[in-house]
Amino acid sequence: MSILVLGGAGYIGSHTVDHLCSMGYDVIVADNLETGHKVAVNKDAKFYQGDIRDKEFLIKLFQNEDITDVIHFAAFSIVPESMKDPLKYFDNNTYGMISLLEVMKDFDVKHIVFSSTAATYGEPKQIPIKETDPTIPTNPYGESKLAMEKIMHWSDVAYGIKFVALRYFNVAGAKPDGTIGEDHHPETHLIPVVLEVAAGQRDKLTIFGDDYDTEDGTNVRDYVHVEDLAEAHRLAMEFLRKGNESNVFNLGSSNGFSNKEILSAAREVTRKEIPAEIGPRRPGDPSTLIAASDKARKILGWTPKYDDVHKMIEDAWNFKSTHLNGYGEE
Ligand SMILES: NC(=O)c1ccc[n+]([C@@H]2O[C@H](COP(=O)([O-])OP(=O)(O)OC[C@H]3O[C@@H](n4cnc5c(N)ncnc54)[C@H](O)[C@@H]3O)[C@@H](O)[C@H]2O)c1
Ligand SMILES: O=c1ccn([C@@H]2O[C@H](COP(=O)(O)OP(=O)(O)O[C@H]3O[C@H](CO)[C@@H](O)[C@H](O)[C@H]3O)[C@@H](O)[C@H]2O)c(=O)[nH]1
Repeated sequence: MSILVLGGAGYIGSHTVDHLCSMGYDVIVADNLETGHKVAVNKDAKFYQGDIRDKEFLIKLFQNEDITDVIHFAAFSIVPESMKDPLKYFDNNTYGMISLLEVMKDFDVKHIVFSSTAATYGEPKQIPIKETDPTIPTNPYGESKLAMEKIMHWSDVAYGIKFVALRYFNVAGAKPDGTIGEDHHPETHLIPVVLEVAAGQRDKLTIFGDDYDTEDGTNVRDYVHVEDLAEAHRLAMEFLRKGNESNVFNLGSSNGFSNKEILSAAREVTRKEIPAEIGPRRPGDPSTLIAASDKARKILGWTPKYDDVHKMIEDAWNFKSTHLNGYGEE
């Protein structure tokens, strides 16, 4: 009974693998290392390097190992990149899902926990956003993930492959002991970019737009700690192992922070000046994304431990200040 974690060398995947190993689960990781780091993978997990679009690779993996559950992180996830190169996203994300489900079907593997996203909603009609709200993505990344959810739905109907889609909001933080964290090249996410400025690796932060219909004019996002997210994946996997039906859950803290608020929280945590300027809007950005996450709390029994954005920034800063150039593999 092994759990296969696809994309387990990435930011969220490595924290989830670490959590699963600490809970005594048998974990297999597969990752093509395009944006991930082998050193971030807990040593108790078995590692395979390969691409999920390579069916021969997947078939060998499912032949070699006794896989009962899949947790699927392996995808591209940068909103502005998807606006410039949508086909890259439909190929890796959406085609990757088809390749994976074909092999799961052939090997009779019936459980998949999937990294979905708040980007499936697009510009919300109401805040906080509920799982039943309309899904009209404003960028190809969100569209690729919504298509993946639909492909899983029909694979459940036809082949009985049960799924949990976890629509996460903005993920932040690092393992509090500072051993693993976020390391992307280049960084595009707000908190790691702000921390690169704090560390003197960038001159300034550019805030993308201050003319949105929000209190201070900058976008509002709901931040969730990566350690809480790791726990949610374990709970979702256990939910499927108990024989439950497929389901979709938001994962967020249900608190919104504007980009300006994140900047000032980072100034407090790091005690650095962090120069910033206002730039033009970034295409594809919805104005405000805040989760209603009571469904995950009620049905999965998820109880996030870290809903304070200062704690998320503090943990991210702890990793950053001890890994100035990330894991240093490149
Ligand atoms: N970071 C966020 O705020 C956020 C929010 C919502 C959803 N998500 C989703 O969570 C997942 C993980 O995000 P992350 O921030 O950890 O990203 P990441 O880039 O750090 O991790 C993705 C991992 O998947 C691997 N990978 C990508 N394509 C692959 C392929 N075809 N075959 C094998 N391995 C492949 C990469 O090498 C990397 O290790 C993604 O699916 C993303 O869409 C992230
Ligand atoms: O240098 C920067 C970087 C970001 N931002 C802003 O910060 C906010 C957050 O941006 P970012 O950290 O890039 O995250 P999102 O674009 O909100 O997307 C993240 O959060 C989504 C869920 O809400 C996930 O689906 C995506 O995978 C993940 O990248 C947005 O308003 C950006 O415009 C800036 O102003 N300056």
